[in-house]
Amino acid sequence: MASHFRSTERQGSEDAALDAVSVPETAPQDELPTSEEVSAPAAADETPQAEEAAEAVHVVTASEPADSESQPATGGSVYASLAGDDAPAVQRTGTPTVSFKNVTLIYPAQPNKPALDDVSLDIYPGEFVFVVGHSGSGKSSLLRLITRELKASSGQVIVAGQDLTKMRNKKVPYLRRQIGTVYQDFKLLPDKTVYENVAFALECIGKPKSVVKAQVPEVLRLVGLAERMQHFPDQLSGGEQQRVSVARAMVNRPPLLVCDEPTGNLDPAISLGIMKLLDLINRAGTTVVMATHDREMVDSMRKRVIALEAGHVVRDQEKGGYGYYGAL
Ligand SMILES: Nc1ncnc2c1ncn2[C@@H]1O[C@H](COP(=O)(O)OP(=O)(O)OP(=O)(O)O)[C@@H](O)[C@H]1O
Repeated sequence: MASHFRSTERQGSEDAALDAVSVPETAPQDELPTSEEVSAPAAADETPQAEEAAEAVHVVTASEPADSESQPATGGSVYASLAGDDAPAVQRTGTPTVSFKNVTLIYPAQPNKPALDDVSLDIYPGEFVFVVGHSGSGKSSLLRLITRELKASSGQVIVAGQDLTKMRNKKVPYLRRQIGTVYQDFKLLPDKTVYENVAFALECIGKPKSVVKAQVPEVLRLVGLAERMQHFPDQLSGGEQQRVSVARAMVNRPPLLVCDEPTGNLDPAISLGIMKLLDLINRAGTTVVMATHDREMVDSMRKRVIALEAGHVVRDQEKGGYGYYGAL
């Protein structure tokens, strides 16, 4: 396939144990953003061009009202500066990075209420996709199917050209090396320094010391934490801790980054810095799939939005807005 994914067939013997530190070996991306670009979340005061005319709804399957309710409230939004049109358009051709084909997920504890019900979608290399919806609509479940933390009850989940519903468990760690993951609660190891937390991700997959020494400082510079390498997580702010977890997810330059509410614990100004980082990582070629409740962010960014409701995709919209989901 055209993506940067490696085959899971050619793996070493090492076995990465922790999902949160699962990082891939991938083709290098040579245009990662600089720390200067990502470390200073400046206040954004520009208003983006109206983009409604350019919106292209390519799937609307159910009850979500027309997107008129979610027009961008970007004037004054701290995210407005990221909503420019200068990102290269993603060609939705070739092999999708992620493909769901009629996927249903039923948790044993809720046999009569599928968490996801007949979900089909394709995410192509280089896309940035927000996954939105009410609490309980299935966002985390969808992400956990991509990382094979969960296995679909029926249908196919294909990531990197591999059918995860058929993948043997012993191959899962190798899949996860190709997917960076960022969570709301950072999942940092409290007894390790910033440097050690990021290095650990590489050590887990058997990378030689020389690689660790080269790549860890580089990625910490990228996220603007070069000066904090020897700090412990509890000496950092929430935003800085999340930068560490982004660095850890990106240290081996995965082609796919899966983020579950990465800004959920952060205030808007700090979230902007994280969002800026993810946006620049995406512009350097990484596919990003991000579940979020952050209405302002989604409305401002005008990325592709997949909306879930009770396990169904009810909206899949290019340059979409958040939509009405009441109090979440
Ligand atoms: N481990 C589990 N066992 C049983 N049911 C579960 C489990 N995890 C999630 N569910 C159910 O699956 C549905 C989807 O949950 P999921 O966590 O994917 O939603 P979500 O949109 O991510 O919610 P939130 O925004 O609150 O994180 C919900 O009805 C939830 O109760």
